[in-house]
Amino acid sequence: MSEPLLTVADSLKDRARAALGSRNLILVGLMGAGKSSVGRIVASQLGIPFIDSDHEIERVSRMTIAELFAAYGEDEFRALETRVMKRLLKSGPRVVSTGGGAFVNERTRRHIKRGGLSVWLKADLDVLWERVNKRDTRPLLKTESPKQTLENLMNARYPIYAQADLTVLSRDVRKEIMADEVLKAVIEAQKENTAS
Ligand SMILES: Nc1ncnc2c1ncn2[C@@H]1O[C@H](COP(=O)(O)OP(=O)(O)OP(=O)(O)O)[C@@H](O)[C@H]1O
Ligand SMILES: O=C(O)C1=C[C@@H](O)[C@@H](O)[C@H](O)C1
Ligand SMILES: [Mg+2]
Repeated sequence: MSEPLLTVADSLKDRARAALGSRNLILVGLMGAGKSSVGRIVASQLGIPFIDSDHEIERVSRMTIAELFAAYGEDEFRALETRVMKRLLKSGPRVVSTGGGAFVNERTRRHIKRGGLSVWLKADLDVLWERVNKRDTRPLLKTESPKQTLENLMNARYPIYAQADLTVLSRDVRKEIMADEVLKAVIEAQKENTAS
């Protein structure tokens, strides 16, 4: 009997899973880039656990991110984020979607760099703004001019996100397509690694 044919989608998942090995896949980028929603799909495609660091912080603190910022301020939030990320990245493979500021914090970035393969979901201002202006749950955007604040964050943070191992452009296409692009980037990175 002949072997069943692998579909293109199966081979993409399988090749990305093999390329990742026991490393974690960590999604970084600005608010609205799609880290949480795309990360969840990527994890399900790879058949490995998915964890969102913002959700994990809310779970352990039993507070929302907005409540944490209001009660303790951003510095305490960052300290908690560093501890949570360190713990989440201790073993793998997992897909870990980070909060928008995680990779910007030097200590957290060090844990991410040690903990696996980082992917920057890079989006332009209009794409991000369209997505984030629908909800007012993000404390850093509670300003007089949230779109300008978002642009300032882009200018400050993009050079830092650029230190991620891989970059995938986050566009207005279906989340499943974005997830496939992340899988392809993981495969490409492995090819380049073995070629060099
Ligand atoms: N490719 C996409 N196409 C359309 N909508 C998207 C896409 N990716 C994400 N979204 C939507 O944009 C919003 C923000 O996405 P998501 O929460 O995944 O971003 P995030 O990077 O995790 O942001 P944060 O840093 O605030 O957690 C959500 O409503 C999500 O459904
Ligand atoms: O960009 C940021 O600094 C943040 C993004 C969110 O995911 C949350 O982690 C929090 O609102 C801070
Ligand atoms: Mg998120």
